[in-house]
Amino acid sequence: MTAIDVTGAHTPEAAGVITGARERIDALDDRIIGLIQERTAVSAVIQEARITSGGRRVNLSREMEVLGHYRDALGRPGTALAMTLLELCRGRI
Ligand SMILES: O=C(O)C(=O)C[C@]1(C(=O)O)C=C[C@@H](O)C=C1
Repeated sequence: MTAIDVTGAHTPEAAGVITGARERIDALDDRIIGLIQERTAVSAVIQEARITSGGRRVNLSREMEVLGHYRDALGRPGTALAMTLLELCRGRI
């Protein structure tokens, strides 16, 4: 397959732009995944501390704050993203 086929572009110039931008996206996605893994580890510390102290894993009022933070920054899809992040960090409830 040529670069044009792979990118869906119709000119070599556009294929070059797309290929370069896709490399940047792949690098950004690697960083995002790393940040999510870091967030999961920090969240686990909080949950452990709360459970060890006799509390519950989940704290719904804090989750509302997290959801609001993402919604304010990213709009409605931000809420869905935050819900997915919370599920990654504390499992399904
Ligand atoms: O902030 C907390 O109290 C957490 O436990 C962290 C966290 C989160 O990952 O943001 C995870 C579970 C709770 O239900 C609320 C928030």
